[in-house]
Amino acid sequence: MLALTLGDPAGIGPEIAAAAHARGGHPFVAIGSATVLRNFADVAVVETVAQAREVNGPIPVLDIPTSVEVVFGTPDPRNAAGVIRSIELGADLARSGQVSALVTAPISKKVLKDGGGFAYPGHTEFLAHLSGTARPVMMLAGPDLRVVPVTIHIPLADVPAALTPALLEQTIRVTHAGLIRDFAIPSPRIAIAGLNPHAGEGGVMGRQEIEVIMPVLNHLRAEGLNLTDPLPADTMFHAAARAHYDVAICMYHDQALIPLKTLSFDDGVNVTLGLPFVRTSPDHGTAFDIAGKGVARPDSLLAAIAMATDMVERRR
Ligand SMILES: NC(=O)C1=CN([C@@H]2O[C@H](COP(=O)(O)OP(=O)(O)OC[C@H]3O[C@@H](n4cnc5c(N)ncnc54)[C@H](O)[C@@H]3O)[C@@H](O)[C@H]2O)C=CC1
Ligand SMILES: NCC(=O)COP(=O)(O)O
Repeated sequence: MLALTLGDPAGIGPEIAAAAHARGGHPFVAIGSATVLRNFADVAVVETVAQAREVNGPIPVLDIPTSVEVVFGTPDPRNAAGVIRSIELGADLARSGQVSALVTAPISKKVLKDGGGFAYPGHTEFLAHLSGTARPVMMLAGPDLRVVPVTIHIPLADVPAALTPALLEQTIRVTHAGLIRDFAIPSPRIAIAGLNPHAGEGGVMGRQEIEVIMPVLNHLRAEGLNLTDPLPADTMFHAAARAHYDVAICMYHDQALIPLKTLSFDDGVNVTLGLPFVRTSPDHGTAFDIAGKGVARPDSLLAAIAMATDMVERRR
């Protein structure tokens, strides 16, 4: 049984969780507000995962009531503490092996910061903190592409300084190990994006490729990793180019997520590599603009549940 945190109660997390449950598939225990989830499905409040396993029909929920009533589409920072608590509980259950994996529905980082003092850019770093993981890696995966942003939720202006050899090396190592362990790719082919236009064009359009990226690649190649040179990012995502690699290591958030979401918005999955437990998530956000209207697609969440299930199987 998986654990599924419901995310921001005013977002689409609860309704896509209900839709995913209705489709069948791998069982999960929801963590979040039973009252909110009841808008979309029959629920059974449980106290333990063992009780959840006995529930047949309704969605079993480890109830974390909201502090104030929820208006779909209008997030309320006063409900932030409960959202944070749901992620902490999910991480505890996954770490202790009571659930096989953690799947998380979307949160609004700003709402959690405003209302709960949340000090993390997202689940990725929070779960790393909770599990004592030094270097979590965010990977987004769809049927046609996997991407990893080396720097994640930081301002674009801060990217060059944050892009250190140590961060790049650790990100590549964690990705390489994750593809072997969790995706059954014995010798991952890893494409590396440049930071600058034309991957710097020999240094005339930026020098990070020469001074930061290439030394790391040379070092890791000596250990046998299969890595490209820094590639111009504008020409590495078309279909023929994608056929040459299993994952693209990208230097910043949008360089990675734009191609992934363009190709696979409905079935892309966000997975955290490097944690001691399996964690996946849909690739989309809280979608406050459509929350509660019955139009949110559960496909990406279903893909996240399926990917978590496959990863758990591969770790056995
Ligand atoms: N894993 C997580 O917790 C994530 C959280 N977020 C958060 O979500 C919030 C909103 O982010 P946005 O950039 O607006 O992205 P978004 O993904 O929430 O919405 C972008 C557009 O896609 C639509 N959309 C999203 N999911 C959909 C679905 N399942 N079915 C149908 N349409 C869907 C929305 O209606 C909207 O028009 C932000 O606070 C962001 O931080 C964003 C991405 C991931
Ligand atoms: N843009 C991806 C995203 O916001 C997901 O972040 P996380 O909450 O999974 O760390």
